[in-house]
Amino acid sequence: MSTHATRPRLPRTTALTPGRGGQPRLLIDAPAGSAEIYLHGAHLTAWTPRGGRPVIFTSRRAIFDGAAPIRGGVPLCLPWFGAGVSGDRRPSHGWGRISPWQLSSVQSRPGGGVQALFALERDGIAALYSVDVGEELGLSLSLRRTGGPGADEPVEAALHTYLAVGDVTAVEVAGLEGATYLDKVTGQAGQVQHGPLRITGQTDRVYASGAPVTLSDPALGRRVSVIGVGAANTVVWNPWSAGAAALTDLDDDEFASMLCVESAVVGDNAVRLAPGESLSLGTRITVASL
Ligand SMILES: O=P(O)(O)OC[C@H]1O[C@@H](O)[C@H](O)[C@@H](O)[C@@H]1O
Repeated sequence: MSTHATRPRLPRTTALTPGRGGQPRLLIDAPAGSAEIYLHGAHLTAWTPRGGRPVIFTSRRAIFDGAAPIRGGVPLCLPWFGAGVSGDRRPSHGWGRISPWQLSSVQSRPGGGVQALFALERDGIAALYSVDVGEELGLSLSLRRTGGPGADEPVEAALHTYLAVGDVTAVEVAGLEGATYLDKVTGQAGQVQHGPLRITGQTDRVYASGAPVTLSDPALGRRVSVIGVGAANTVVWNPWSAGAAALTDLDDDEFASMLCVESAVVGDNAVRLAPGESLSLGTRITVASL
């Protein structure tokens, strides 16, 4: 894929260069924070706020071949999640994370940050994705139905954020108390979250809540908040050791240093979009000392 034909003007704090596997990626090294975003999937694989430590986890075994989804970072699940509402859609988590996106614009922002805009149109859906890199990370996705086939299919989306943690077993996740969830490990729906969530085994839950979630991580001495915007759901996922062993692009020990907290609109909250209608979903990630 040519990156030069569509290349926008870049601020001096950014560069569009070949990354791992020779794949084109935008590097941002701005006063307020640094980041790396691959055009394959418009996939953010790293974000570090100024003076801080990396907040986003990407697997050391992640595949960068411009075809497979990248393990870690923020995969964009769209326009369906998993196998979709019907349960038979492929590829898993939709085509957003495995499509080449166009880099539309890159701009410096007041406060020392950078905003990058990505676009993709496919199967009657025009997707726009904004990544705001600074002391906070802002991700904002809009999916507009342009017509075409598939107009009856309900649309889902998730910002499948892999957070880097010091030790997942020591992490406490607050903000989901009282929310109902589908437990995808046991298949049980209508479960209720009592108290903060602790990760003690394979975890795969779709919460009927988009309330802000705060993850306290004593091993890294920090608190990371995931603040959904327009998110009716929050998905929490950790494959644990057995799940990690089954994934060729995740090292066996890496489950302990990640936790996915995903702002999402999925399942019962999927939306049917008439031509011209949009679904908007965002997330803001902030970091504070414990
Ligand atoms: O391996 P994938 O396709 O990236 O998916 C990882 C996980 O993503 C989560 O969001 C899903 O809830 C899980 O069921 C799934 O296993």
